[in-house]
Amino acid sequence: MIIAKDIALGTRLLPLNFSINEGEIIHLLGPNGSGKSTLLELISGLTVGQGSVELGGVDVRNIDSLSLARQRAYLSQQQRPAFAIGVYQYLSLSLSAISQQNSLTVERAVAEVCEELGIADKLNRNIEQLSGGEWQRVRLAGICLQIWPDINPDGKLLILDEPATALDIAQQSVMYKMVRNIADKGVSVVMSNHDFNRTLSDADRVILLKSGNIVAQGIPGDVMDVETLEETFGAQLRRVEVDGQVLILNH
Ligand SMILES: Nc1ncnc2c1ncn2[C@@H]1O[C@H](COP(=O)(O)OP(=O)(O)OP(=O)(O)O)[C@@H](O)[C@H]1O
Repeated sequence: MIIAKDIALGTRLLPLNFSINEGEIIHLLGPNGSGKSTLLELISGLTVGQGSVELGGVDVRNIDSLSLARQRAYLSQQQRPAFAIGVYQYLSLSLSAISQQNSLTVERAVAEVCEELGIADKLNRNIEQLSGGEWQRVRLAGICLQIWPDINPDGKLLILDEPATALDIAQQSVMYKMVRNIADKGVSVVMSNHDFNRTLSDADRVILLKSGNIVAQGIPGDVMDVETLEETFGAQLRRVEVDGQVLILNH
């Protein structure tokens, strides 16, 4: 379980409390500048603010960097690499913290993740020769492998900052399926998102943020009513039902 107690960072994020259960997927929703990335950075332990974040009962500030790398993986918002490297070598970097030495098991995990994310045919490419969406899928593969439970039993938490960025609609589906797959293996997931309907269909819980505050949190279908979303985003929205499924649309 992950417990955040009174975490805050100056005026960017006001004191917040929440917890994430094993295998649970939490989406952070909120307008630009509402504090989603700040919250994710604090949970990752890479930025130090006020309050505390506990991972498996231990404050992340008291976990050494190697152990932290084994327990949680953090995908920041999309960045282009500053260096040229092959895709396979890039993925190997993600595996460097893992103590599992059985190369066959590792190879099987790499093959499974790359197959699922549709990058198995890109392993010999240089990362500079990938499209934006292909690069994002390689980053996702690396971050999932870092805490993939089959090869890293210490993996507990996956933190994703707008993982759908640059992905086409089919690849977004693949990404959400991958996130559910890793959560089903017991990893907790917290991710920022801008797609209301994906949060309705794919999140177990949602945290709605505005100006560094939690506006609401709970089961998406309970919390994401049109009035609350309109108030949070300052947009005109409407709720429709298609084949029994609720959708939130922009006017
Ligand atoms: N390095 C920084 N130093 C100071 N303020 C910052 C910094 N980065 C972001 N901010 C401010 O902190 C607030 C929260 O930003 P944050 O990036 O967490 O928002 P966000 O919800 O992730 O936004 P977006 O949807 O645009 O990615 C914003 O007001 C932003 O201007």
